[in-house]
Amino acid sequence: MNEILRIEGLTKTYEGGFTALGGVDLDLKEGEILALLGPNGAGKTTLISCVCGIVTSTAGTITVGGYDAQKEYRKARMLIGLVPQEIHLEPFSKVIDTVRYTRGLFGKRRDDAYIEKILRQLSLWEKRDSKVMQLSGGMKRRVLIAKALAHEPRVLFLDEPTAGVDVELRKEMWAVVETLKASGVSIVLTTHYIEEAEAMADRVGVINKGKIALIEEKSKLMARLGRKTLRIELDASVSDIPASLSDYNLRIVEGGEALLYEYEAGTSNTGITRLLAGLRDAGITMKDLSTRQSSLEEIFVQLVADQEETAA
Ligand SMILES: Nc1ncnc2c1ncn2[C@@H]1O[C@H](COP(=O)(O)OP(=O)(O)OP(=O)(O)O)[C@@H](O)[C@H]1O
Repeated sequence: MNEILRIEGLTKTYEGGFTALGGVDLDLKEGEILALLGPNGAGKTTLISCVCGIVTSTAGTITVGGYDAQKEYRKARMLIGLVPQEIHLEPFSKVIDTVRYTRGLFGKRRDDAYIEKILRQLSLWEKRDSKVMQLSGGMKRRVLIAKALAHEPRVLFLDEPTAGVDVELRKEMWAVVETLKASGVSIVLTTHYIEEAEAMADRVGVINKGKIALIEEKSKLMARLGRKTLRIELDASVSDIPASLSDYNLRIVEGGEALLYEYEAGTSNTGITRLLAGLRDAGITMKDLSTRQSSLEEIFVQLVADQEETAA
């Protein structure tokens, strides 16, 4: 897969001396969704602003579709769509006009068929003649996306697309992003919400204190760092764990009718075979077994904590 975006050694020190980005390397492959996950103040917005030319970087290079974002700013910027965090829209404009207008700003000739396509894609076509002020919050967010797509960019940046919106709207936004991906746009989205990264991303980058702590395919990340829990449903309930099984840190749950065993996923030695043999030897028989993968949330919390520890 080709890279549509490449960032190397990106550093931003704001006036006053605060370094918000300390040498970030990142790439985005054509057609993928990358979620940048990070706590408040990690540098996510600064990163997006550097790529879009809103903030001047202190050092490093950014290439979009092969164009240098500084030296060939206009060509690079043409390939980028930005959906900002805040909703800034002209309340009295009609939906279709505001989207057409943005296309014009990029110097693209009018293309009604294209505008219709994106408005349909974003379920806004029926609302095309409504004034922006008449729309719901979710629709306004979709208008922002339509505006960001108006000039046919190849990379879309979504800066916290669901910050402060309710669960239903968040799911609606996830569905929109899926549709966009299917249409071939590459997407970088920033989020605080781990479940958002989990639901949408192909790759997940964790940014903390201006540095990429980790970037990896979501499935690999979960397999590599994730822990799994084995749930053992018992034939007859137990009240104690036999001493012979004390090494496994088993937890008794559901009033003694089930046991939980946590193990490292992706390792060759999970201890499960030995544990099951040990249970049999202790005379404990089981009804059923199931496993559960720990969430990205647990992984993320662990990662940030590890980084704090290394820094201390
Ligand atoms: N113009 C500025 N001048 C000085 N410091 C700034 C400026 N803009 C941002 N910062 C600082 O840079 C750091 C990174 O900010 P940034 O907005 O990139 O973080 P973020 O990861 O997007 O956070 P959030 O999730 O809260 O939006 C913060 O400590 C912020 O205070």
